[in-house]
Amino acid sequence: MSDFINALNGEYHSRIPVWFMRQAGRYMRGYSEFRKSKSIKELCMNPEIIREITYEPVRELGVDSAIIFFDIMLPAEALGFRVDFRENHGPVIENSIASDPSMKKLHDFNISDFYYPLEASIRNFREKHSNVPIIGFAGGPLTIASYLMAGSSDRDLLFLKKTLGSDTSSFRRIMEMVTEMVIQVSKIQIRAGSAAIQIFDSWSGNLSPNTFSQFVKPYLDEIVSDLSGLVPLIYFSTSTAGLLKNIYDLGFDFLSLDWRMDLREVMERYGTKKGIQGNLDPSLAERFPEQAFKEAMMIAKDMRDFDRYIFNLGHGVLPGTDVKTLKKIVEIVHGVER
Ligand SMILES: Cc1c2[nH]c(c1CCC(=O)O)Cc1[nH]c(c(CCC(=O)O)c1C)Cc1[nH]c(c(CCC(=O)O)c1C)Cc1[nH]c(c(C)c1CCC(=O)O)C2
Repeated sequence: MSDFINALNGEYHSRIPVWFMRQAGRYMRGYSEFRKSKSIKELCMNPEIIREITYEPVRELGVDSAIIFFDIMLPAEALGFRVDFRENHGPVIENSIASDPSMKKLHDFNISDFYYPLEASIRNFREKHSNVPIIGFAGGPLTIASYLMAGSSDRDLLFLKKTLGSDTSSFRRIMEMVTEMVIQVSKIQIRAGSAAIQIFDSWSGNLSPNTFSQFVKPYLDEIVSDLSGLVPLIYFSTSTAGLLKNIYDLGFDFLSLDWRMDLREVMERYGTKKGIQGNLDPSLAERFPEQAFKEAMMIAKDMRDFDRYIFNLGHGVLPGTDVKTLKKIVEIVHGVER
């Protein structure tokens, strides 16, 4: 059994497993070649290209798991939103709530409107790389909703916070639609053989504990109650040191934490009933490799006696990161005696 699978199951394994969020894409040569002639959406329509992009970091870096190349925003097209990606800008939603508050053209997630070959792509990957675990993923309802409401990146959640207060029923309607979409898209990936599902709730840390409990937790609870027990569930968030009690109380099997926390301290304070993933600062890997190597060694040594631990970054790989840096980080982490 693979070190990654054993860690997910809390079973002994000889090396600390490692993979990187956003490992597929941008800084990788093969991915960049594909992007010279195809958009992200075109790439996400081709199972063979998806397989190549997904496998490239596994081959080049020696990581212990793949993550399917897809994007958290694409399923929102099956809610009636028009999603596109602007070069070096990220997702753009033409008929966002900000531009069309009526929500008249929106509807519940309809699987027949979800035309990306996500299930076929995961099955294709598993047929060709049966020894490599693959992670499926979806966005957190809050993070996805922040884009659908504002129309593009809204990391301070200003438009979302305004809607939350001034039009609570619309906020709840969007969160309900997105939550059902997240559950359905996760089930597609589980059916295809994903070893785990990671929920990327990147921007939830911009909320107060009260707002998180009242307006985000109920939807995450619904996802957990629907998916729990099918495969291990990982909850990723950033800037959530102040929300740690709230996210620990969610029913996820693993928490993926950012670099602003000491993982050993988290474990000692909250116990070992949940797995931990993280948490090297991605800007060190991108700009200061020597510091990244030292920090990676410290994190890995701190956590090596904990079976339910997976090494990762504290957020996704940044575009300017050198492949050689990540390859060395994998070697460092794999070299730590357990
Ligand atoms: C917020 C978010 C998005 N997408 C995602 C998140 C959560 C993780 C995080 O916070 O970084 C998740 C995601 N998006 C993508 C993956 C595939 C797997 C991987 O990259 O390892 C994953 C796991 C493809 C993609 N999705 C996108 C790219 C960039 C591709 C390109 O511009 O060529 C990739 C590889 C475009 C995208 N998609 C999104 C943004 C903000 C952007 C542009 C800025 C950025 O790249 O971070 C929305």
